Amino acid sequence: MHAVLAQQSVDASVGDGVYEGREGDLQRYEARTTGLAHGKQALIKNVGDQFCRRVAACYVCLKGICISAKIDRVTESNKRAGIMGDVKAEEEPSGSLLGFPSLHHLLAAHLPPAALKEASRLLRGYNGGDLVPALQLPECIISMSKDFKFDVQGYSFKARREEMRSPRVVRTAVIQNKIVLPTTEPFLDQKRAIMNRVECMIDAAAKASVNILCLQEAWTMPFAFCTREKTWCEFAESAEQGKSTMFLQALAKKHNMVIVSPILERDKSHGDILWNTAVVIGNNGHIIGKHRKNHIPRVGDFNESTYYMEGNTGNPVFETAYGKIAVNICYGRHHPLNWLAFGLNGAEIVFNPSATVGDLSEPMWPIEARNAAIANSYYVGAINRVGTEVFPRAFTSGDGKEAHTDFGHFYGSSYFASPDASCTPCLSRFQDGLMIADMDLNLCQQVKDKWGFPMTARYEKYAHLLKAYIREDFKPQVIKDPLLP
Ligand SMILES: NC(=O)NCCC(=O)O
Repeated sequence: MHAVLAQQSVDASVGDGVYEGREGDLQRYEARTTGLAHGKQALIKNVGDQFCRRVAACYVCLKGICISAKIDRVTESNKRAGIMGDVKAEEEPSGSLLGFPSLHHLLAAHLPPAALKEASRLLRGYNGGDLVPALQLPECIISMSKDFKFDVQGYSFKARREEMRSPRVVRTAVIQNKIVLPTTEPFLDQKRAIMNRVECMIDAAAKASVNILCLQEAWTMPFAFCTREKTWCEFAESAEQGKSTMFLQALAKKHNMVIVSPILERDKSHGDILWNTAVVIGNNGHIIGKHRKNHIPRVGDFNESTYYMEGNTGNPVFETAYGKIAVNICYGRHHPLNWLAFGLNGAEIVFNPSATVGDLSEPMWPIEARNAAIANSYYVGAINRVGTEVFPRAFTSGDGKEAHTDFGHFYGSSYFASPDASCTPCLSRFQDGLMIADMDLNLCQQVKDKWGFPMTARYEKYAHLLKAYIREDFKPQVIKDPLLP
């Protein structure tokens, strides 16, 4: 095979030309022709999945000078499906779906065009009559994502142009990440390594001029709550004065970005107790407020109630420079009233920073955030951590499973959902990732006007029911078939 690389310059000085590749050299790909300037980057364009697989990890070497080569990730199949992200990998990375980073990528590669169109219409919905289009991300971000090995995708939710209001477009992002060091390394090193990694992805978000960004649940630490060992409490820190807050305050200020930081909080002024908390940092680096996780899982290995209490901060909405946001932390996504409460308080974007594993919740994942966005007429950013975290000592969770040392696979797959039932594809199931979305917040009101959910909600009826339900003498309203024995 002689693969033909259509050379498209990413930098004017790279020049044009067609570069022919040599078969069989997967690690180093030698361009036969000259013309690439020292240190410049070559873009290998639209050469199809097969070829991209073969050169995915290559370097273009020219006269002994190493030039980083990038694959144009918009393959024909991805382009048809309107999705960004990597093509199928050469081998099947652990955590991949048959080698693909997401179901969307798998379908894009396998379905014929007409079937893919219909599948995408239903799986992703339409925004303004079509799939949410991909954003043109700056070239430097694509190249950062290659260099630092994280998935990056961007999409743009539109709203109808209004006569009385200007569009309110906010660039929003979520980050999903693995832990960097093994859980056996010194805690400080583990935490520092994660912070460095996340800083790099926040820098990429800043290069894309992101306004609001949310990190994953308990992002500074391994998700060690499965173990029930108290040593992991050492990762807890003050929401106001902790290292991670100060670190993000500096970044928020530097990048003029609102940053939501979900951490394990130690409340020094109340007996050192722990909470699962999201700290909301304003774009000037100040703390706007915090929200503590309302619902704590008692399912599978999610032994989180061993560590912290149900939150006591209600369902606050934080009015930021860019819009009204709220945070529904992880397991709270199974509670429709929790979502509702953020909506009643006026949220326009609700983040759902999570940590959950494939065996437990993956079929729920694409539905829950999307449903919340639809039911409450706001945008949702659903974030899940990624990777498999192994702990030094085996644990059981009283569910009949053999003792084991890992939680299972955190399947990433972070995405955005919009009030009009459209959504983005997912980030990778096995790689760190940055998902960016432009969202016109005017869409929230437009969808309320169209569907009238708040208007037709009959809240007073449910308020009566709930009031009765929490009383000791509550009797369920059941009308029995008189013919039943
Ligand atoms: N972190 C957390 O609350 N996980 C619970 C599992 C789930 O909600 O899928």
